[in-house]
Amino acid sequence: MLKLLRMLRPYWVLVFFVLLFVFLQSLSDLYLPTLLSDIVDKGVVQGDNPYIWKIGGFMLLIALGGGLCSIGASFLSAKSAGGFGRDLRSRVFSHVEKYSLHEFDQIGTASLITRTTNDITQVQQVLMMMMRVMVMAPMMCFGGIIMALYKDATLSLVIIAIVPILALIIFAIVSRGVPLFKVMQTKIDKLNLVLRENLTGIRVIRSFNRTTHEQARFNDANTDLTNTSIKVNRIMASLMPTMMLVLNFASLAIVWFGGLRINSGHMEVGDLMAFIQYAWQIMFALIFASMMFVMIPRASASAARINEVLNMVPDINDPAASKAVSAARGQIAFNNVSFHYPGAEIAALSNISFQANPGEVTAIIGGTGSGKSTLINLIPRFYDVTSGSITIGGVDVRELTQDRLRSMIGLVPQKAVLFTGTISDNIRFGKEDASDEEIRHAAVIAQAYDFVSEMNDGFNSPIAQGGTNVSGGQKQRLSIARALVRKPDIYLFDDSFSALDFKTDAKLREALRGETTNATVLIVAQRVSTVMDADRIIVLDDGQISAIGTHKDLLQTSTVYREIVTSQLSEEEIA
Ligand SMILES: Nc1ncnc2c1ncn2[C@@H]1O[C@H](COP(=O)(O)OP(=O)(O)OP(=O)(O)O)[C@@H](O)[C@H]1O
Repeated sequence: MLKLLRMLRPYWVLVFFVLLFVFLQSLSDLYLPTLLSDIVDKGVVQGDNPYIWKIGGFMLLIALGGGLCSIGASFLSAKSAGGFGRDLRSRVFSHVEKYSLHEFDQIGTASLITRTTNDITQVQQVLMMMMRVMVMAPMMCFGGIIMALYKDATLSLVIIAIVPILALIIFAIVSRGVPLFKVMQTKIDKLNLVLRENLTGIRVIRSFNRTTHEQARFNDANTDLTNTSIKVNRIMASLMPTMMLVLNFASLAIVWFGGLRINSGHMEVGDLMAFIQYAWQIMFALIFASMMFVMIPRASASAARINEVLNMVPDINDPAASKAVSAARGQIAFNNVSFHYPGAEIAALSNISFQANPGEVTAIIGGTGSGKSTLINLIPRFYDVTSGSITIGGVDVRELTQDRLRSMIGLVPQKAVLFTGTISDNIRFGKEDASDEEIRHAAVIAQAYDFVSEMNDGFNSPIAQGGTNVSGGQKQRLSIARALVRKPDIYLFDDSFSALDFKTDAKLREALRGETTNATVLIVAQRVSTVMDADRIIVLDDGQISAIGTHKDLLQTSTVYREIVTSQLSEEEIA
């Protein structure tokens, strides 16, 4: 947690004033009981009205000053803790943006969301409280003890007897409650995970009539969290009444012994009244300090979770400087590449070697799970190869900065992803400064122009969250347009034509041919009709290259390819 607190540095002026205000407020709180005792002993007992008015007015001024300091401290502590929370959230966010897919898999999206929101809020709240309590509690406690000793040293023995009892009670309760706070954070993670899966998978859940099942799953996670939270609150709730009981007993003892001391002439009434107030201030300082003991470990658990995110070093890093790419900028070469997913025993790809040249279309075909998407994901370095190398224009992709590497690539992922905004915003995602004409042109090539222009607002029509207001095929075409507008050296189409009908698929590939004459095109597909015109077809089987060649060659040489072809095309089509 201390590590995170360093982020308070920009707010040191605010923090200084918070501490100063709390200090002044504590002074006023400590001074008031003494004034009260003066009013009683010198004003009320002796019937000196002007004295009562004078000291009473002074007390009001002190109380007002203390109140203003308290407001100032609350305002400034909220401001600095709020700023700290904002800075920390953006730091976590920008760090997570550097993660490779491996780190995302490791922590999990739901947990990353909880850590960026709930965990940071926990730390922020504790910080706000800590700034006040860390000055107030010791001042009130030690100041209260000094004042109590000053008022009546003998009677202070009552306080000395009570404090260890209070400390014991606090320790007993807090040590039972704190571990449960840590458990609560993981249960919040779980609830977020279920909620997220439910909200994103709502269509599937409804269509498979799994609403009741999912509701039960949510209820389980919810009840689990509630039970832990009730348990922890039950433990913590016993703190206050127990403390109050002890406090009231302490007051009783003080009044009893104080009464005896007044009778024997060792103490005055006003001093006893002030003494009781100091005793309460001491005990409340202890209660506040104990609250901190509860909140700090809880916030430390959150801080540890945040630090885990911040300390996670992305697997994929940039070299100090990007190497220059040779003339054949788009040329991709796989040199004996093998790849294991982290933690997986079996290789997803083994000994892959091939070359894809600019101006050519290289297609990759193979059964599901044969490693096609994995192969594509290695090119923009979503993952790094386990052995071998991938070069672009003769340079190992690991020797290029990720920015440089990805600026050469137009990727159309298997699952089309659109963002909230307009259609043109979504296409412009591929090239920020694209003109309207470039956007229109990309849409024409991607076979999206017709359906876009039929929409009410054309290119300014809105795209809903997750692109739910366009069809699967339309989504694919918009994400193809997004890649096209970039005019990259390399196009990676990862099964991007699967949601298109045969006619649109053919028209799109025809239009693409004119657009990508100088680019290297890699097309992953399941359909033979999508790949049969390619200059080179790579047949993947179980993570290995089973054959490479043109459609004609492969029909002769590759049984795997022939099987795929015969399962999809008629005899006449093959001929
Ligand atoms: N993130 C991951 N972690 C671990 N294993 C993975 C991961 N992604 C894929 N795999 C495994 O790697 C293998 C290849 O998967 P890949 O997605 O590349 O296949 P694919 O040929 O693209 O399949 P499809 O045509 O069904 O999309 C599969 O066995 C899969 O289970």
